[in-house]
Amino acid sequence: MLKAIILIGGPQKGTRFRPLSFEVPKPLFPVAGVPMLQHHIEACAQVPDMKEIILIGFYQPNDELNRFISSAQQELKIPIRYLQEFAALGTGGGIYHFRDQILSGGPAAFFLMNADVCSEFPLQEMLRFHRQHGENHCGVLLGTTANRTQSLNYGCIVENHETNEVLHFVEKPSTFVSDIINCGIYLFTPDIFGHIGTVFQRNQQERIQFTCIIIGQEELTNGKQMHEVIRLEQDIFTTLAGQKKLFVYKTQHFWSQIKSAGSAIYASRLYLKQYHQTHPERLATNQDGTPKIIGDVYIHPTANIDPSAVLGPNVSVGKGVTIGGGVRVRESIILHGAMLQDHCCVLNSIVGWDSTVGKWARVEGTPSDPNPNDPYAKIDSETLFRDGGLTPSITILGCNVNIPSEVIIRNSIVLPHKDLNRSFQNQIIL
Ligand SMILES: Nc1nc2c(ncn2[C@@H]2O[C@H](COP(=O)(O)OP(=O)(O)O[C@H]3O[C@H](CO)[C@@H](O)[C@H](O)[C@@H]3O)[C@@H](O)[C@H]2O)c(=O)[nH]1
Repeated sequence: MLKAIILIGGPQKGTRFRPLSFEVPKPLFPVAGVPMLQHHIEACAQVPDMKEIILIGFYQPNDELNRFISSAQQELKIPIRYLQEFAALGTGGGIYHFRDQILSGGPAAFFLMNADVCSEFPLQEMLRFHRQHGENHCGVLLGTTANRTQSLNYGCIVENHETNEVLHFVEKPSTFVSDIINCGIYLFTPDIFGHIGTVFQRNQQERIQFTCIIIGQEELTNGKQMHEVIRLEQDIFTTLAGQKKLFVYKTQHFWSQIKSAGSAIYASRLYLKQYHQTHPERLATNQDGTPKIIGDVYIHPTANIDPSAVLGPNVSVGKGVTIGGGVRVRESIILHGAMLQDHCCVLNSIVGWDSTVGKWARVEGTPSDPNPNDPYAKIDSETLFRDGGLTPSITILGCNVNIPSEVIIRNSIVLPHKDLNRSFQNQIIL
């Protein structure tokens, strides 16, 4: 029997996703028309003998999360639970804290996934690879190739080319280590908890010494949390590398992080392309009396779109969106309840929930796609500011923003509930 765990983080995470993460927890942000997490869950539900999916995070349980869990359970017919950490315990601390629940029922192995990645999730291939490598190891890491410069932003893996054993693991090194990077998708046997337990015990010992030095209630509380934090990458993988305990399965298929709003548009494009194989029913088609569709487009069935609008490629239109006559939308995500009035143009942008773009207005951003001429390029984790200015990036309208008619909003981030009265470019509008 198998289980899957998804690390969904919490409210302090996802800061590069603001202002969109103000409205919805980042793992529920729609990518290619469905919440980011649903892609993970659909892949898990395809694996034979998968008994349960557990989400671990430090969000307070909330209505949106509960609604998502109950609808995904019903749709995919698989039990899904949310377990809340009392604080951010790190990528290894959370699973160790809930190890009894993960191991209940005796799974032979479990998948662990970061929520903020998009992938084809080759879980069944990982399982086959794990079985081919015998009983004695405790984990398979999914790896992919990055170019030398970009590899520094990820966990880097040095492998034995013949056996695929992980010989070294360095998290975000400062100089080049390897072009194989960690995708944040793993398959572990229950033995992994023995190794996390050793780190946990060591940290507890250090805590006892620490509390002998610092006496005071506040420090003790912080100290307690600090000593329960375990980072899978730095604390566990680095130690287990070179001990025949970890192997790397390299995928040739798509994979990307989803850290910023720009990367959500890129991830949408990758998932929309995948829908041709997995969910063709989610892709809009050209028919009489419907808008013109170019390339891959998702339209929620409740959206109301004028037949003279032109959408695509890479457009996702959410629930209850209204799109008027002559509107052009390309490389964008239009979130639920938004209204695009006649003849407006939206390019490389995210239009927030219930926002309005006025007639003949233009909302435009600059894409931050990986270099198409470099087969190993990954999306850059853009810094918000460069040389004292806002880095040109996709335009984001927060929820309930009002863009008047006939203005241009370019490369800007507009915070929620703003009523703009003129054109803006390269600005964060607070
Ligand atoms: N439950 C929980 N989740 C957490 C915590 N800390 C992080 N996470 C979740 O774990 C994932 C990774 O979090 P980060 O700490 O932001 O790491 P990263 O910079 O994305 O790097 C990780 O992912 C890369 C691939 O995307 C890897 O290359 C790298 O080695 C590392 O695993 C995210 O989904 C995040 O929500 C925590 O304390 N608790």
